[in-house]
Amino acid sequence: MELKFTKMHGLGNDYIYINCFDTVIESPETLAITLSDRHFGIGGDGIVLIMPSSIADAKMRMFNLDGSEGKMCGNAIRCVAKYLYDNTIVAKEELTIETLSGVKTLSLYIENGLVEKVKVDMGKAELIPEKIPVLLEGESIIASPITVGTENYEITCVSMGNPHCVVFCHDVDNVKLSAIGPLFEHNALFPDRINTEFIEVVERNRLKMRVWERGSGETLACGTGACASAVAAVLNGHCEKNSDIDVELLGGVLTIHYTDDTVFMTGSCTKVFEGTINI
Ligand SMILES: N[C@@H](CCC[C@H](N)C(=O)O)C(=O)O
Repeated sequence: MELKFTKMHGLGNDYIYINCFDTVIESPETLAITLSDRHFGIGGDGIVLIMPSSIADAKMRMFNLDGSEGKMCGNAIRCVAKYLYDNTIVAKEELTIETLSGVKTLSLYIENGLVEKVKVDMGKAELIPEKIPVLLEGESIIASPITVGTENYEITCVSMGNPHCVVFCHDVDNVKLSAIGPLFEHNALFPDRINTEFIEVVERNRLKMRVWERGSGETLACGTGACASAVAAVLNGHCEKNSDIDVELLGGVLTIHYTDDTVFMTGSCTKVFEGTINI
C-alpha cells in the first residue's frame, strides 16, 4: 500500500504526520517503529495520525518511536493545527483538537497565508502526589528526594495529560542523559514509565531544559515537558505565575504562561517535506 505522509517538527521534535480523514491505519504501533527508524525508515521521534472528530475540529493520536501511544504531545498539536489550516481542512484561526487528554483550543499566528506559530491552551496542570510524597511549604512544593541508580535527586512530578518528572540541576549541558534518562524512565516509582526533564534556572522566568522522553529517548524539545517544568519552577519558587516563562530547549524556545486555571504554550511549527512510502 502507498502511504502519503508529511514530515513536520516543533523545535526539532519531529514526527511523521498521516492524514487519516480517508485512510485507516490498522496498526499504528508497528508503523511508528518502522517509519521512525532514522536509518531504515523516514526518520522521526514517532508518528501522528490526524483524524476526524465528533467533538472537535479534528482529532490527533501520537505514537512514540517505540510504538507506545502518548496521551498528549505539545509540539505535535501545533503541527497538526498548521496541517489543518495550511491544507484548508479547517479554515479557522481558532480551532479545537481532540486528544487522549481532552479537547485543546489553539490560536494560530498566520504569515503569508501559512501558520508559523501556535498558542495552545494546554489545560490545567495536575501534580502527581500519589506517586511521590510531596511536601507543601506556603505556595511552593519542596521537591521530593529519590535515589535513581546511585545518585540522589530532588524531583517534582507534574501531569500535563502525560506524566513528567522535573529535576532541577546546575549544569544541564553536562547531564549524562543517555545514561540517566532510561533509569528514570524505567524506575519502579513510575509503572507507566515517565518523561524526565532536567532543568537549569538561567534567570527568573528563563529555564534551560533537556528532556528524556518516555518511548523516544532524548529529543530536541518537548512541549508538555516545557509546560510541566515551568509549573514545577513556579511551585519551587524559581519563576512567577501569570507571566511569560521562556524555556530554552535544544531546538529553540517555547513560551509558557501558567495561571491558576490553565497553562498556555506558544511556539513555532514547521513543515519539512512530504512524500509517499510503500508499506
Ligand atoms: N514530545 C512530546 C510528548 C510526546 C509523548 C511522550 N513521550 C509520552 O509518552 O508521554 C511533547 O512535545 O509534548
